[in-house]
Amino acid sequence: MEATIEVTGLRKRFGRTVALDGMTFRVPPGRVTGFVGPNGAGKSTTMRVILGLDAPDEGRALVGGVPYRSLEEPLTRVGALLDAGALQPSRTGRDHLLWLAHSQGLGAARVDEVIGLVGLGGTARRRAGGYSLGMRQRLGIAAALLGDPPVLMLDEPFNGLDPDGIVWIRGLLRSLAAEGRAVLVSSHLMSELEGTAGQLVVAGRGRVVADMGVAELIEAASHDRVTIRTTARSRAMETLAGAGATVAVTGGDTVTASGPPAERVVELLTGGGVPFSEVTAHRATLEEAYMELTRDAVEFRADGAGR
Ligand SMILES: Nc1ncnc2c1ncn2[C@@H]1O[C@H](COP(=O)(O)OP(=O)(O)OP(=O)(O)O)[C@@H](O)[C@H]1O
Repeated sequence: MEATIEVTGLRKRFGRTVALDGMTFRVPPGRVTGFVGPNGAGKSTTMRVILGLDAPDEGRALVGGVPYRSLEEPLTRVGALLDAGALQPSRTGRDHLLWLAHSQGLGAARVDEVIGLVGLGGTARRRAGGYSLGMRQRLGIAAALLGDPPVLMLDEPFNGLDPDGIVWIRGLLRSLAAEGRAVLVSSHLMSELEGTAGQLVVAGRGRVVADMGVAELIEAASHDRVTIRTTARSRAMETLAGAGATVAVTGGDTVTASGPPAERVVELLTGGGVPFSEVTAHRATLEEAYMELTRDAVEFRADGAGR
């Protein structure tokens, strides 16, 4: 099966609430695609539609080129974590997984394998009712991985995880994608996706506001801003401004130049005989890039051009 998710023109209303308003994007294999956006943007509804749990009013969602409902043994095709709270409290984590595994013709050996993979260990033999949110997330991820599916879809998997858990899941997601899977992960917090997502689908009000590579997004937000530490501030400013840079004083011995990239700044300073002890290219964080992107989206909408 082709490892992709494709949603095209999804529309969905709940009474007077428009949950999806033309949601369209593709999740390719081999990278983690972050699905982000503010509360109510339509992320969970989109995932529910992909899994056939909600029917769209219009549009379609395909997994590996076909609707989810037409998949045979779906756990071996798509692994999903939607609501980590949905557990039988009296059942142990392992029994929960065994029950799921048997329904799909999978054995106990695979259950123990995924328990090891998500680091649940002995906890898996305790009743799920006593699990912390972080343990429930791990169990949910184990369930998603049971059938070794080529497509994974996780709704807010970072919720409730401690810092170690967050580092762990980032590594897991990256390695699952590196094996050629399509991995869609929703999150509110950009910082959680930093270093993990290769592609970012930003949702707002039921549609896609931006869909781009993370490297490209960060580069666009970094604006070639370079900080220079120098004992000859005025000369540095003259030299850089003379080459077309926009220069500003940012401290007793630092100036910031926008325009030329760091390598060019070094060339200019060296060429002009200006002493410096440090030249640092500013790299925007994913959070900063996201804020800038969504701010533009809001401004774009405010003048009516985006509607
Ligand atoms: N079953 C439902 N009944 C009524 N309204 C719903 C239902 N499910 C979702 N909605 C509404 O649809 C909109 C989109 O919700 P959705 O949960 O998909 O957004 P989200 O991006 O996942 O948000 P969050 O980040 O808060 O989880 C919201 O206004 C929500 O209140």
